[in-house]
Amino acid sequence: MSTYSKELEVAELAVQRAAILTKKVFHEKAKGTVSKDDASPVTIGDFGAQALIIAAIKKNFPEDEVVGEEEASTLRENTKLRDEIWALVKGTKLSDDAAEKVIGGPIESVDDMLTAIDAGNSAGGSKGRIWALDPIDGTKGFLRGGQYAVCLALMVDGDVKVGVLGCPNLPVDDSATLTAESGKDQTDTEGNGVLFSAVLGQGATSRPLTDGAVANSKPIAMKPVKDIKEAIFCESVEAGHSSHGDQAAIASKLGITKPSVRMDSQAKYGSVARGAGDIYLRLPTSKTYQEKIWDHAAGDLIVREAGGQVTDTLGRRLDFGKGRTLAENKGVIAAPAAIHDYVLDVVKEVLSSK
Ligand SMILES: Nc1ncnc2c1ncn2[C@@H]1O[C@H](COP(=O)(O)OS(=O)(=O)O)[C@@H](OP(=O)(O)O)[C@H]1O
Ligand SMILES: [Mg+2]
Ligand SMILES: [Mg+2]
Ligand SMILES: [Mg+2]
Repeated sequence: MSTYSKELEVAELAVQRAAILTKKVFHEKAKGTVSKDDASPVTIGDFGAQALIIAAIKKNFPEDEVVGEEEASTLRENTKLRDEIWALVKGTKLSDDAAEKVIGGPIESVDDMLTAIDAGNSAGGSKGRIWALDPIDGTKGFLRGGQYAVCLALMVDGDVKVGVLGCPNLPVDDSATLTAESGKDQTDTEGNGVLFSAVLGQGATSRPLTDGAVANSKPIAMKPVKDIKEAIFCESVEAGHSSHGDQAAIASKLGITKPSVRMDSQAKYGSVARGAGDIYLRLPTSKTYQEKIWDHAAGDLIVREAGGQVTDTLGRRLDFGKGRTLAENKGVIAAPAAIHDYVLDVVKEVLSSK
């Protein structure tokens, strides 16, 4: 068995199961949306997916810690919301019994569900085995019917070893090039639903995000960029999450003529990793915001294993060992290794001229 094969299997199946739940929630009239302290939305889908994934991790690797985005305190007070999530969680399993067994089968009680959600409270750090989990990345995209991703990564001593991204609204077809439409409403479009995975040193793959146990994984690779003027670059939908102005200035300096592709979530990392796009730029909008490790860990590894390079705006590798946030990094630049240095130079030029 190759290194981390068990972790990869569990992570893939756990993400697949969670995606069944999030897709169900999308079709519910009431998505149980509540506002968090930072005014960002969280839905019954985020809570339910976090519970299912942490339960699967804890069944298989009880000693591992998890840095998860959500926590259950709201649900201990809001029992109506809690019961809605429990009904969903209870009713979600993989249709393949053997696969469901691999991830430990159902959660047994409401209390176990809350315990699982709260087990995402690790402080992170550079020692030991710690999973980074974003049960729904791009919650706003999810609510809109656009792109979102179920994101899970395993770090060992601060280094990402396994990364999995479930993208229910991206095309299965790796050769489908991104267009301005890619970020728009895609829910349940025929042929959509892809699972990206990578293990450090073993390459990156994609496969259909089906409910089945084993689907064929195919290697993915970034596309060589022959002429940077033709490159496709992607960025966040929300202007508050990355600086559209700085990104436009960088694109223009690179000679890029195509409009940016805006989409939510780590679907951006998956898309550039398989060559559907070329460059992902995430320039900070504020001096104080620290990126969260769960927003980047899986995508960072998948892009690097597909032949890309990922750094911050100062050219430093993303450091996942600093706690729950990327405390030592500012912004993100993901690009094919061959052009990354050039893109970085232009980013520095544009930022220093401000
Ligand atoms: N100010 C600021 N700067 C940078 N990033 C921020 C900021 N505020 C929030 N977030 C995080 O952005 C996550 C979603 O990122 P996206 O790239 O999908 O952005 S966008 O909403 O689609 O534009 C989003 O993840 P989710 O909460 O999982 O959706 C947040 O963790
Ligand atoms: Mg959130
Ligand atoms: Mg997120
Ligand atoms: Mg999230």
